[in-house]
Amino acid sequence: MIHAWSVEQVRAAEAAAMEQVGDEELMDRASRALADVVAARLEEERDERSDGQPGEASRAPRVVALVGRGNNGGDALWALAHLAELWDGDLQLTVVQVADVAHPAGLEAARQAGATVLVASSHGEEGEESDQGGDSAAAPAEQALADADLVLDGIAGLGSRPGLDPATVDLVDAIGPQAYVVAVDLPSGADPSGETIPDSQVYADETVTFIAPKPVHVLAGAASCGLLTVVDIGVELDPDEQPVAQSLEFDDVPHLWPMPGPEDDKYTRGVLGVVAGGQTYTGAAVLSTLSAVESGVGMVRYVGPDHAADQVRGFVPEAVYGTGRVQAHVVGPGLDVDDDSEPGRAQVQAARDALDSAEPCVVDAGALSLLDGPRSQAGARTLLTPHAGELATLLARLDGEVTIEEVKARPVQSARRAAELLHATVLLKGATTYVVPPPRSGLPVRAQSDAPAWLGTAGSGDVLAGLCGALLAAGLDPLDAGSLAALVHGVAGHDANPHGPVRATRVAQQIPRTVAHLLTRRP
Ligand SMILES: NC(=O)C1=CN([C@@H]2O[C@H](COP(=O)(O)OP(=O)(O)OC[C@H]3O[C@@H](n4cnc5c(N)ncnc54)[C@H](OP(=O)(O)O)[C@@H]3O)[C@@H](O)[C@H]2O)[C@@H](O)CC1
Ligand SMILES: Nc1ncnc2c1ncn2[C@@H]1O[C@H](COP(=O)(O)OP(=O)(O)O)[C@@H](O)[C@H]1O
Ligand SMILES: [K+]
Repeated sequence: MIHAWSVEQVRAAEAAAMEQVGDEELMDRASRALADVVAARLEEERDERSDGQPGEASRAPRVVALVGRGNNGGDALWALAHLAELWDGDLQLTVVQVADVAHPAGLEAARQAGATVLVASSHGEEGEESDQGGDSAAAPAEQALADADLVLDGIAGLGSRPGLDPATVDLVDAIGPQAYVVAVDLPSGADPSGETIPDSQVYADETVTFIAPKPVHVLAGAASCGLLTVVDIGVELDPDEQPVAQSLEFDDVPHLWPMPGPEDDKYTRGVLGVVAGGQTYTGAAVLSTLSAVESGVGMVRYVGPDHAADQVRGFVPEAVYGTGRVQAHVVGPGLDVDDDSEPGRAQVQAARDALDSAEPCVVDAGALSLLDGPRSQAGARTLLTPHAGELATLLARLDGEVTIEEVKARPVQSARRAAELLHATVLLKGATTYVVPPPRSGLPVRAQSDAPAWLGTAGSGDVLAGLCGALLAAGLDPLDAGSLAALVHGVAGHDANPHGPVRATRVAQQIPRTVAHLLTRRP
């Protein structure tokens, strides 16, 4: 499990360490660790080039550091100086200063190491020399970025405001497609708290962070970090503090996935009620039921009108038909709450009955509109599974005007607000899927970014709902069930057809093999 600590927790740990060893020592450790990573990546790149084109390997690698005014820029500057010591050959080093000033000692060290310093600050007039003696030139800076083999992003770190100014966006856009972008601590312009998604920011191939992951690395921002490398700089976090965000890793699956034992039978393993589909949407009924069965639930009791039940019978013969004793429900995939026909009204009533029960519920799609407040049985475990549009509609109804754009820009806050209003865990679907428990639980937010974009296909959410339901029926709490389901769903989406399109049915059918692989793989 990746545990992420808040900016405040990390700053407090840093402050305590600084009192003991001083800030220069901490920056020295951070920048040396960063230089080690950069050297390793350049070496890998050199080996690849020498395989491809003879003679190319000897060309001096071009490394450009984008440097802001704070300590993040200081790390990048010192890393260039250390890199020059480490590297056994020629290097072409360039500093592109995006602010009018940069960490003075770091700038001097980079210069001593042979770096060319270009000032592309919007504060200075073009053609002017900076106070610190660099050449002011946007065009040479953009050229250096276009030609770079590796770019170090040291514009801003923990002190980053979400978003980049237009002049900085132009520089970031100038980075050539061949460049390997290493973000120092976090991609600049990302929100360190992981709460919001800004209009503009750096997208990195790798992020080298210090001490511990921060929320940006697992929440809104995870998709911009690339490979996450955490380096130890000898700063300890307060052992009494708890992480504020988490992300499951493959190694967590064997600890969380419900394993049947010799004493188990279909009832003890968990029976899931599925209230899904109607006259209009029968596919959602089939997919959510299929997915629950493929996920290894003890049994599924499907509830729906005859037409949908016939489809379920045809495609998923393992399911039984009608209400009965269950350990959890999936309510809502393909549910049409406006269907005024007799079977339609009966289906909505079945959904309301499940929501009024004390059993854990996955509340998906159509059933989200049946919730006006917390479920009537206090404490009943509830996992809502909206996508951004559904969450916007839900919040607009319960809490005043909210748009889908606002939900997409502030995913964690939006999910947290719904979790608070409905006393439920909210799983917000997307490229990063957030699982946000009710604030009063004190539990951390989880987020999973395991899914390929190919998974954004009709019916994929119905498969996720069935998977969540199977895990709730087996006794997992909504936070574990939602995050584990999101991980397995994403990996199954990849495994079903690596690097290519997938249909939802194949994702569901892939679940057993993906789970077996995750349960037996060596770390
Ligand atoms: N403390 C320690 O012991 C250690 C700290 N370490 C390192 O220090 C980093 C934190 O450094 P920090 O506190 O100086 O803040 P930092 O992130 O450099 O930004 C500050 C300035 O940037 C600017 N700025 C902000 N947002 C911006 C944006 N979107 N786009 C452009 N500019 C933006 C803003 O200036 P403004 O524009 O507001 O004048 C602000 O003043 C941390 O991430 C780690 O790398 C390591 O060495 C380990 C030891
Ligand atoms: N760009 C993306 N990258 C990865 N996963 C995605 C992306 N877009 C959507 N998904 C996933 O696909 C599923 C879509 O669910 P949903 O929108 O409810 O579809 P449907 O209602 O058709 O079943 C969710 O699990 C979501 O996380
Ligand atoms: K950065």
